[in-house]
Amino acid sequence: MITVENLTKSFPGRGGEVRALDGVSLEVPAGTILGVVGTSGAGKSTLARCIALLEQPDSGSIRVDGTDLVSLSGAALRAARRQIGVVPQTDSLLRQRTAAGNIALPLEAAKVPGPQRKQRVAELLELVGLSDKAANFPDQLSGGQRQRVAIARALAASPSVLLADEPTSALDPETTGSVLTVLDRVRSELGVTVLVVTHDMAVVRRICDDIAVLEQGRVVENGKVLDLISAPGSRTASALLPELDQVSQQHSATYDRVADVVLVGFAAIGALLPEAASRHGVELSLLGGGMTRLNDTPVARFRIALNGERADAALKWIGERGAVVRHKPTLVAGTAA
Ligand SMILES: Nc1ncnc2c1ncn2[C@@H]1O[C@H](COP(=O)(O)OP(=O)(O)OP(=O)(O)O)[C@@H](O)[C@H]1O
Repeated sequence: MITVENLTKSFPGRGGEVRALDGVSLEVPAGTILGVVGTSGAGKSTLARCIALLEQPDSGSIRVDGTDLVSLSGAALRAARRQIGVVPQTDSLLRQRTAAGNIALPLEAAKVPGPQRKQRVAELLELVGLSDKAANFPDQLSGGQRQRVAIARALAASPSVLLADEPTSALDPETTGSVLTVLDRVRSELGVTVLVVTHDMAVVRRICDDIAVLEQGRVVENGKVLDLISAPGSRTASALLPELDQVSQQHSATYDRVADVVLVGFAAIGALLPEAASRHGVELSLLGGGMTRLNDTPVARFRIALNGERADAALKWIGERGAVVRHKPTLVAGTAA
């Protein structure tokens, strides 16, 4: 579990002080993947660097499994650092060392005996799906494979936390997929808490349980992705759910009721909406939206229109089955928004 409280960090800038982190607080539950997103300069990397103890914050606290990292020094600080694996933003493998040799580096530094080291390197290569590339040098590996070696190296000392800063930014969609699969395994098979800095919402969509949205050094949204998609006005919802905006602008019909519904899990793939219509004897039309998957959970957002006396009862019934139903003003020809 990572708990960040009221973290601030400023840098001297040309036009005065730049407040990179301005009172950041967030929690990353143990064994989850948090996506830290936000526009360029929002403070994402600074946050990751502070948690990785590569940057000293000006104030605030960072606790990993209960230990406050900011107050540590000497041997205690070195021990805490071993709890945090870091996948650097830039390609950081040593060119003259093989994949196995790169992964072994932190184990050599920790003076792990040879046989144990070999065994651990083999396990890590297996975890990242590169057992057959152990003897390859970085130049003989693809970008995605190099990144997976960097992840294995960051995990060598069995940290409880893994930080990855833009781990897929230089990769094409296919190799991105292989790196994300590895991060997912790191969380699910090793129980490691993972913090991924990314500007790519597809990363959040694929693997993140939680999200923190940063803007100008502040957290403007933080929580479980599957909770936030149902929250009104949520940035996470607008970035991850199927679009509704183009819907019904020129829709000429009028309806008794119009509502946006968000369905998570089984409800998204089941026959909930048609069943609501037939049970209540209403006519139900889909005006827009669609289905998607978030971290393997099916999720749908639809704008629906209902005609019939029992339209309200049908919407209530849908809501009682776990859908989030938000009523819209009834559409009138040409005025829908
Ligand atoms: N070492 C530094 N010295 C001076 N200013 C810095 C330093 N590191 C970060 N900053 C400034 O702090 C602010 C936040 O930077 P940071 O790199 O954390 O943002 P980011 O969200 O990771 O951006 P990007 O997506 O572009 O990497 C920016 O204005 C940046 O210029």
